[in-house]
Amino acid sequence: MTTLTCSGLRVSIAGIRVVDGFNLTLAPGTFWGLLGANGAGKTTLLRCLAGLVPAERGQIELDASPLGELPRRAVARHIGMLQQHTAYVFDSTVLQTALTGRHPHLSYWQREGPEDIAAARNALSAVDLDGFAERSVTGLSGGEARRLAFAALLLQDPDILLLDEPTNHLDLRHQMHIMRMIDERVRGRNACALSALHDVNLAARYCTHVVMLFGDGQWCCGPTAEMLNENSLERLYDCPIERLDSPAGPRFYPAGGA
Ligand SMILES: Nc1ncnc2c1ncn2[C@@H]1O[C@H](COP(=O)(O)OP(=O)(O)OP(=O)(O)O)[C@@H](O)[C@H]1O
Repeated sequence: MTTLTCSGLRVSIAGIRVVDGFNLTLAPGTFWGLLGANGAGKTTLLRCLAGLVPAERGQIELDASPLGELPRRAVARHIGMLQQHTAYVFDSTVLQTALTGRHPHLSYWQREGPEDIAAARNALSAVDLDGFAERSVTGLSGGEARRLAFAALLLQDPDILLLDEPTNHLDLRHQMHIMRMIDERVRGRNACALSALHDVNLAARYCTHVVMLFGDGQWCCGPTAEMLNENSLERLYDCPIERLDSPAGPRFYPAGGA
């Protein structure tokens, strides 16, 4: 069980302030949704928390250790990141690509063994890619490629998942499937997740907590039930929002007709 903590974080990109004075603890058992309009800085913040983009100010710690002082291999055993875009340009098989998730757990020049290959086949099955193992990644559809990237993340087996729009390219059934898998991992294995999402209702349904980025360095965060309401979402998206109460809880939609 690992905790990622940041305090007093200031992050900017290309002259745009993403967050200032940002404090967040990703504790085991929490599933955070990261919400904000296009260009608000969700990807940049996720990349900063993964140690891929420097912060201007503040600290990021993995347990009690400064993230920047840890070897990348050690970081990769704890933090896994699903990038926003899945583009496979080199011709490799689906199985070999999934196995890249095992790299942080192998020593230099060590090849994947039978256990890794069995785990990879299980991970492919878990994302509904049975029968794809020997296919080339270059011919995958957008949703198949997305599910393959998620399988590689499962194989990496991190306790902190930083997810950039994990449901991109997925049909409704696979959206639910992937969100349930993240939820099960968070609850069942005491992992934690921070996931950029454009579908507020996926956040309402699955996330225990929400971070909102307002695109000018301002942010707020807290339990989902307290954070999601018409006012906060109208401010976030600069768009009128209507709340509908379903048996499963409140859901939010753009108000009005066409
Ligand atoms: N390498 C870069 N060079 C110049 N500008 C950049 C770069 N990376 C990001 N930006 C800009 O920084 C801002 C934040 O980008 P970011 O991708 O973090 O936003 P986002 O919230 O993830 O957006 P989206 O919801 O559209 O994916 C955007 O205005 C983007 O154009």
